[in-house]
Amino acid sequence: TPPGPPGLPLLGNFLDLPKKEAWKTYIEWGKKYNSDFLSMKVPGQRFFILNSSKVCHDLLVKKSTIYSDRPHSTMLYDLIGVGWLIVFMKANTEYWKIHRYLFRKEFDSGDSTSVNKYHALQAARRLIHRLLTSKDYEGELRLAAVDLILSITYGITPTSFEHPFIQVTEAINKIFADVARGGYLVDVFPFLKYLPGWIPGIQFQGMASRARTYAKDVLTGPYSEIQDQLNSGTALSSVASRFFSEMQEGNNRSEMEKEVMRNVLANAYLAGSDTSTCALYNVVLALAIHPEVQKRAQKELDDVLGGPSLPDFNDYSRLPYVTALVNEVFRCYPVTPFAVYHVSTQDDVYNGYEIPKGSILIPNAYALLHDESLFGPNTDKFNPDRFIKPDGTVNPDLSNIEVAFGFGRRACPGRFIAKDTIWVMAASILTAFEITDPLDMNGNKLTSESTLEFTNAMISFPPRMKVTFKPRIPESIIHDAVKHQ
Ligand code: HEM
Repeated sequence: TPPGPPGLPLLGNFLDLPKKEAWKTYIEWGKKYNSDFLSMKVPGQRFFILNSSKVCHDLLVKKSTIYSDRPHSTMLYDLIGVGWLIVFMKANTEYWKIHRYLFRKEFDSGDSTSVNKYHALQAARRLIHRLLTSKDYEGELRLAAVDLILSITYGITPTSFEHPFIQVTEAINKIFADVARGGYLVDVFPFLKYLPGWIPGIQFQGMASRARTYAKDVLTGPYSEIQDQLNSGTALSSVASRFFSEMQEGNNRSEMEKEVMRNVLANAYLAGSDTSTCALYNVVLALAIHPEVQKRAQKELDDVLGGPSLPDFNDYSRLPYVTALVNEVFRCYPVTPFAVYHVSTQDDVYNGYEIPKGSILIPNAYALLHDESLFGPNTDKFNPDRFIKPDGTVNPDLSNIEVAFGFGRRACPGRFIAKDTIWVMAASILTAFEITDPLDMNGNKLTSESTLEFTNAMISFPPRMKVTFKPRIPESIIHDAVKHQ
């Protein structure tokens, strides 16, 4: 086996599992054991840590036929019954492939790309409009992420979290988070089931049955709303409305296609809302603690827009610094520092080391995104210039940034939507506001030198903070932009 911390006879490395920003500890282990490929063991399960671009590429990309599965969760599959969650589907099955295929086809090809961009732009404008008066910028960013996904998928543009579809999806999201914190660990570490005091089964059963009801509502709820809208001619163009109107025009779809479509729509919310929210928090954090970066992006926007107006996708190619800034947010503060764990489906040998079938592979995306051989010096510093070539354009050679969205066959199918959305939201916020006076929750000033601790979770959130959004263009421009929607 490859090197790694020695661990204890019975518990293995269970006590070595880092409690804070685990990706940083794994980088330290890599240095200590002088290897980019490490192993850990807890009873019943072997883990491999992949600390470099080479080892991630060799296994997750080149050998993706055998390294694309997920940890099987009895909790999620058998008790909650959410076999329709793409992110946890068994790899290489027809069912998984057809979901990914339909996702790409409906969300990310032909007309859908321009419709998605239209919705992203409108959601960005609704966001800056709310930020003019709101006291809760975090709530507004979260609503913007949800607004974006619901408008793209169903043409629903919620004005608050009270929308019934949001309520039920947030409820299910919370249960998934609880499962991830507690119950899900039981699946990953089966021996925990035998430790006394572990999550009481009764509580879990109740949670599972609630989750099953919510899951059904999430899948079927918006359907009737869309049908009504189509019948009354009020439906906005969306993935769902296009699918249904084609059916109404006589383009029959099989029951299977309908089921997959329903699943894909619900998956977009569940996979896209927390991730996009987190990325938006990171944008605001980066701008707040790097005022010089903020000023430079604003100057670029002011020069390109040539007067008080709002940016849109037509300005994209003339705003390389804004693009570099968004790339740098994805690099410096990765939303998913470990992507999502992959699992192997066959015994394999790598560099002489045996990797048994069923091993969990932890791709340390954070380590790759902070690797100086890939991104230049001082990767712990936030510096959009690393993405800018001497001629001022965006450097396409730093394509490793894609690992912020995962690896191989499992790579995030929503990444194009995510990148467009975060870009247009960042550009809109920068144009409309100066973000100032960042304070931590104890009221201490935050600067680029402050130590920031991100949450130790699959989706790693930045520390909470307070900031001020000061309008920098006439408010009437923002009012007009949403009035004409
Ligand atoms: C900042 C935003 C986002 C980030 C950082 C992100 C990141 C990721 C990562 C790391 C994975 C796992 C890749 C792997 O296993 O190697 C993933 C999977 C997935 N993402 Fe995203 N994502 C984002 C936004 C979205 C959005 C907006 C959608 C939908 C519209 C989406 C849909 C999905 C789905 C369905 C999967 C499961 C794919 C599979 O397991 O086959 N994501 N994402």
